[in-house]
Amino acid sequence: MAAIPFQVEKYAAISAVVRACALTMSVFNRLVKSETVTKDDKSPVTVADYSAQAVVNTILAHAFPNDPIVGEEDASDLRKPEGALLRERIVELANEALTGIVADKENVNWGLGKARSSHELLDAIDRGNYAGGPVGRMWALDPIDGTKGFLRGEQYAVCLALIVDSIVQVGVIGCPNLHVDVSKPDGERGTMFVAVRGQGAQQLSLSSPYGDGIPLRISSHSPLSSIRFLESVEAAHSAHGFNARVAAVLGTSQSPNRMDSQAKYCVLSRGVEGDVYLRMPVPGMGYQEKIWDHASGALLIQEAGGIVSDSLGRPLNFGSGRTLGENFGVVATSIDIHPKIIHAIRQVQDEEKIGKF
Ligand SMILES: Nc1ncnc2c1ncn2[C@@H]1O[C@H](COP(=O)(O)O)[C@@H](O)[C@H]1OP(=O)(O)O
Ligand SMILES: [Mg+2]
Ligand SMILES: [Mg+2]
Ligand SMILES: [Mg+2]
Repeated sequence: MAAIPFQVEKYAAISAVVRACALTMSVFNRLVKSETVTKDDKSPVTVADYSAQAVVNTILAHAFPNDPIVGEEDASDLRKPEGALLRERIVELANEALTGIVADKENVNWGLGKARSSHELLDAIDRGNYAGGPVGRMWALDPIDGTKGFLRGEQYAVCLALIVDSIVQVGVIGCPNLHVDVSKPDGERGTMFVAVRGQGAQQLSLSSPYGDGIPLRISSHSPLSSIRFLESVEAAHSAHGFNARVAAVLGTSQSPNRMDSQAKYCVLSRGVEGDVYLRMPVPGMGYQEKIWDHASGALLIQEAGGIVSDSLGRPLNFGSGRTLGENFGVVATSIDIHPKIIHAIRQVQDEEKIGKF
């Protein structure tokens, strides 16, 4: 019998994401102020981001020693003398996650069960330094996507994707604070989203992350007057005003559903909590989107029957380095709504040019 493509990669990614999610949840309840620092770009990073990256990269290095990793964090601040306290805490947390008992898929060995030295774990974090590029295999990792949401106790996600020759082949997203049942927003939390190119997309729970799961299908048709936008909570991350103008052009009366992180792609893929994820650059910020913020989510949407492009309708290029430097904005939605969104974006841009806003 022919092997199922990317099955080992899928199980390794699930195992890594489940452990990283458990780690972040346990840190949240115990996090103290000194365990959060501000990076040069003014964004926060916590002991949970660093230790989750150490755990995922340790598992990937064992399972696929030749695969490079594009990960968000790096250990340079932790190697400085003033990083000693943070470093000790990260080593402790990462080892708890690597040696703790979590149900894995049978008959696999991800090199778990033994504690690593501080040196090994900092090196594991720095395995994420790969520059990316168009050719070959690489993993893209965001150990905590939506760190601000994590700190607020709201949505965040652990996101891992395998990219081969610029194409995302496997995408796994764990959302510890996302409700499992769309009809019960206050019910059980802890969801897992898994997509493999050509094999569909499923939702599972963090407590039972293997098996068939629930097949995901993006909402296929909503009248334009009732479509609901998904957008960032943080106004500095995506242009809320622009989205509102696109919504006005389309004539929708729904208020946007705001949440942090790639949880937006996840809820979009379940087809009920939103119809379009629109992320336009905030003018003047000069920010370039990172591949680890979109790789898993983009595959999830495609495998759930939707489409992901930039605001000009071009495919996202995951092979141009650590950023989506060739793209402008992100639009994820169903195939039937997509052209209408791209058209409305152009209309708002044209109106901006002639000074209507
Ligand atoms: N100025 C910025 N513009 C757009 N995205 C940003 C900016 N600064 C950080 N991000 C990243 O945007 C993503 C969050 O988007 P959202 O607000 O939609 O949840 C995160 O990956 C966040 O990084 P991080 O992974 O550190 O949280
Ligand atoms: Mg960050
Ligand atoms: Mg992050
Ligand atoms: Mg992120």
